[in-house]
Amino acid sequence: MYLEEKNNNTIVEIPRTDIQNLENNNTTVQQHHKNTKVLRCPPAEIVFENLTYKVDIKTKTSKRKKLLGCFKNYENTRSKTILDGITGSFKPGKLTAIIGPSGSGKTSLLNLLSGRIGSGNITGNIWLNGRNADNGSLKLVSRYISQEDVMLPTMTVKEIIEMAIRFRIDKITEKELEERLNDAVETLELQKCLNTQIGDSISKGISGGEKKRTSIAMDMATNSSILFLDEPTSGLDIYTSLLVTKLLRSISRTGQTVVSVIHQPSSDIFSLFDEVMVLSEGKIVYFDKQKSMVPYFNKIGYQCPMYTNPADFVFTNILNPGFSISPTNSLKSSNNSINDNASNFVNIDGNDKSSIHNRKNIGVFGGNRAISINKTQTDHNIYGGDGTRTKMEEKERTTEYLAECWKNSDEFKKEKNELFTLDIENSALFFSTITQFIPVAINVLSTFSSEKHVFQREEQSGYYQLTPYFFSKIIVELPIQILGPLIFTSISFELGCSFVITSHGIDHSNNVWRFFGQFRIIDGMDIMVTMGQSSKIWVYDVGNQSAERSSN
Ligand SMILES: Nc1ncnc2c1ncn2[C@@H]1O[C@H](COP(=O)(O)OP(=O)(O)OP(=O)(O)O)[C@@H](O)[C@H]1O
Repeated sequence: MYLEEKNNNTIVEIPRTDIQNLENNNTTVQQHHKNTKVLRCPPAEIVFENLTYKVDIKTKTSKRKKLLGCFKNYENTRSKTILDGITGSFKPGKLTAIIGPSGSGKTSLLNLLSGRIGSGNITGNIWLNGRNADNGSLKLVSRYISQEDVMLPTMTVKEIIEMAIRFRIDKITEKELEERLNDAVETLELQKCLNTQIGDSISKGISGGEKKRTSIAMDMATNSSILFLDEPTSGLDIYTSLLVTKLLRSISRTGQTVVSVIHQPSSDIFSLFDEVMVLSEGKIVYFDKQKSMVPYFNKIGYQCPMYTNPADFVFTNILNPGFSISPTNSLKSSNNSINDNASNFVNIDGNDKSSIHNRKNIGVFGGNRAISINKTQTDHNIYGGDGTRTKMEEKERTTEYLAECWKNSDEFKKEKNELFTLDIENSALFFSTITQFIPVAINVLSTFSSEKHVFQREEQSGYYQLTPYFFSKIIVELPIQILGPLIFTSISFELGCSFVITSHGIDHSNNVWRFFGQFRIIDGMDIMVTMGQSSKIWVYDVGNQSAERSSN
């Protein structure tokens, strides 16, 4: 039997067979990596020196001044230091943990090192294998797995991994695609759920652990030199957390640099890390081998009791609210000094020193790719992919249109004696325009906002850029937004007219065509206005963030 500590400090037993399985899995993973035909990325060491990150924060003062009868609050701007002159390096083949209290700057450090921060005041140096790195090159060599698993819920595990490969690797052959897919799926043990949908809160799909592993597989399948993960075990049970960490360890053994922010690791999980960085208030408290952490803290006066989880000890006994970084307890990072590592730098691409900037330009991941993602999403959301996935949404849309058709034709019937007099025609137009405008507007607006997070993740991962995504989105959405109202107006008008013609024998053909033409023009304008408005909101919101990031 094996004793394991849970987050709530109760001790639970994990059967020995499970641990054995994990250990066997780990061996299989490493063996699998040795046998794999998929090309691995060259190793990359990332070094940062005196890295400081500050942001301006607006604060409202309590002072209020009466201006023209109204009180006005004054805003002050103050600078907040998030990372305070930190120095260190992450090495290939090593699994490093970043731990620290909430707000200590862990996520900000990962964001900076993966090229995702373009705003704020950043000073210091970042090197990749000895060469100065900008945001573009950092994005190019690294993958970032965020805390939230943001994926399209209607896609299956297989589809989403395939999509990640196609988006990130140019001109990939079907054979290589299959090899990469199989490699990632076998390594992360996703065979059982390969054809299961990701799912969301409404339609249940794969489990939380499988979601996390799929997220890792998406990035693993495309190979990177550096893998950053933000709390990959949060929300997972102890068994799956251990499995995920073991997988990360074995990925690092293939030569990748793996850095993970980790929250309340159990002692077993903690022992899997090679190195540990302890952050507090944006400063490094400790950065060295995991095994040397307890002896180091013992030496400076913090005795870790036997049988206590070292990570818990650091949190509860050292990084408590009374802790402040003084010269005696600050920074243990001897093995990470820049000079020690300078001689070990390897060029990331083997020989071509400029290639880090000349390799595939993330900025020109083209429109076709963006179209294909929208097409995939549209296929799944509108047509239901295999015809069964989004039944609820399809039913809801169809019912909505049919109900409106019935409502409209009913209005015509009520006014049958005066139909096509100017007033009735205008009110029918007004009524139909409103009933059309609202569903189209809600539909378009909700499509953009629901996809925002998926877009942000994929754009940041370098799948594509805002402009091609946006235009392809419009191209894909437009026919659907036109087709629905077209069917609606045709049915409702036909029902209303044929009723009047058959009951009164009046030929209104001229009016019918005029009315129909006006109807279509107004519908078209509705769609354009709605698309225009929603795109303005979307581009303003998302575009600003992405422009900020890329401006650096
Ligand atoms: N752009 C920003 N503007 C203002 N404050 C920011 C910004 N980015 C980060 N911060 C602040 O900097 C601090 C560090 O944030 P960060 O997300 O890096 O912490 P963390 O250690 O990852 O925390 P947690 O463990 O809770 O995720 C926090 O106090 C946060 O509010």
